[in-house]
Amino acid sequence: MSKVLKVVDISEPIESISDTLLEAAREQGFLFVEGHDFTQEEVDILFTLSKQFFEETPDDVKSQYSINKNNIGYTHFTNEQLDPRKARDFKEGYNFGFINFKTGQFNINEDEYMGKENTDSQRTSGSKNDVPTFFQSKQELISRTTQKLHATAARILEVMTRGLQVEDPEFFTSKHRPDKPSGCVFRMLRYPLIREDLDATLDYDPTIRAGAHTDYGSLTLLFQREGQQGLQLQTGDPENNDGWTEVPFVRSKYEGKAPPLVVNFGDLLSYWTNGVLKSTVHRVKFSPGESRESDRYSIVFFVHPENSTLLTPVPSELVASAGNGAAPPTITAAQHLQERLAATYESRT
Ligand SMILES: O=C(O)CCC(=O)C(=O)O
Ligand SMILES: [Fe+2]
Repeated sequence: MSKVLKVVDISEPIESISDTLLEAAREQGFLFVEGHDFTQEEVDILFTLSKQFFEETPDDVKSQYSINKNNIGYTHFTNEQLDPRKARDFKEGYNFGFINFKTGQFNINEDEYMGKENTDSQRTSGSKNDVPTFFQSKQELISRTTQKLHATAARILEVMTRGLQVEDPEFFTSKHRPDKPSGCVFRMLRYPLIREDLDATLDYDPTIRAGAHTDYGSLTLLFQREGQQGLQLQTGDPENNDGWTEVPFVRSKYEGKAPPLVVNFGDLLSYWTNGVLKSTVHRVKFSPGESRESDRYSIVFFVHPENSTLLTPVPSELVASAGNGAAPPTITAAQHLQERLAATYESRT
């Protein structure tokens, strides 16, 4: 696998970028996406918000919002174990979910999001998905950000559809409509600074910030900060350090814009395309030479199709010729996600 990630500018005409995007998706499963709509200032504000939340919120308050069965809420340092063979991850995060990208509402209560009537005679016990008090005055910023991320993802899907030579340009976007229930999650992550003195007492390896894993959904869009690299792709033998390639930090070519998004393809798209699109194993680790002066923060948007999407064959010659002729599985996007989540979290409230 080539170790150099491609940069695709999604503001350019689709016919001039779709082959490059497909090549990146097939070969690396990762690429940089330039030409998005985010300014540096906007992304700085998001990172400041994330830092304030993690630093200023007491642990007992964070735990009141612990991650729930809808994959919404706060995850503690060692709650998540992405690579079951290795130590638990050394990080904390907050997931926003149950988002309506049309209205901008997020953490919508379960009954409303799933479209259930909540009359007295039919009362259900759906989760409320409360927004932590800290974020309540920031709802507009969070809404706008998730809406822009979803629109960016739709553009990437459109380019990908063209690259796959699917005749219907809306084949994928029509299964990612903004106002339908899906597993999309907007996540803030903090990986604390490693303190060698403290770490000796820990019973897990703090240099593993996120264990080796693949993402579950269709696409993942990620903002990282300059000087806070550490995301690595598996490009060879995972037991050997040379088998991992670090995602570098690159600046935008556009004045005032945020850096290109790091984009990767998830298990669901790989499965759906008979493996034509690659869902590449990645991890987050301290690497030699990295600044140990500050925590590492990242902001991630996990894109999923609508829950009810049936993963039936993609009408593409490229996909058909990659298959083994077996009958298409009839699971939905929601089932696919639940199976993966069950394996990742040991206990959730
Ligand atoms: O923080 C990062 O750079 C990557 C996080 C990640 O891979 C994940 O949460 O799935
Ligand atoms: Fe990931």
